[in-house]
Amino acid sequence: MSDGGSAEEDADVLDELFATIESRKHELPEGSYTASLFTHEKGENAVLEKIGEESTEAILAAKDEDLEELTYESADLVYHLLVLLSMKDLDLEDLRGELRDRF
Ligand SMILES: N=c1c2ncn([C@@H]3O[C@H](COP(=O)(O)OP(=O)(O)OP(=O)(O)O)[C@@H](O)[C@H]3O)c2ncn1[C@@H]1O[C@H](COP(=O)(O)O)[C@@H](O)[C@H]1O
Repeated sequence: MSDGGSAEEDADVLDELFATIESRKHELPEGSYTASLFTHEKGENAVLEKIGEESTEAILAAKDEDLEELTYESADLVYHLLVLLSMKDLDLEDLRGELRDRF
């Protein structure tokens, strides 16, 4: 179904996204949605609420067999989950390590 980049580019996109999130966390640029999550501009628990919302939206898309919507909501979910990891000073290596340990 994927019509994206190469497998190598797809692996890198998570690293690139996480590096962007970390940079927003440290630099807090004006107009950045990511920065607004770190400054709690949208409320103390905004990122947690978003994870809940996006999970529900992904579930509904799956129930409707709407694969395009499922992919879109999953991307929203992964992005917000990575923001949460960064907020808690965890990173992709922690996530990869946990997944690797399960093999
Ligand atoms: N991947 C994402 C990403 N996925 C989702 N979102 C934002 O998450 C929000 C999703 O919320 P909703 O779907 O409920 O949409 P909404 O109603 O507009 O949201 P609210 O304004 O109500 O919070 C939207 O504002 C999206 O723009 C993201 N915002 C940023 N990124 C990545 O982060 C990078 C940096 O973004 P900035 O921090 O905005 O510069 C971008 O280049 C992207 O790569």
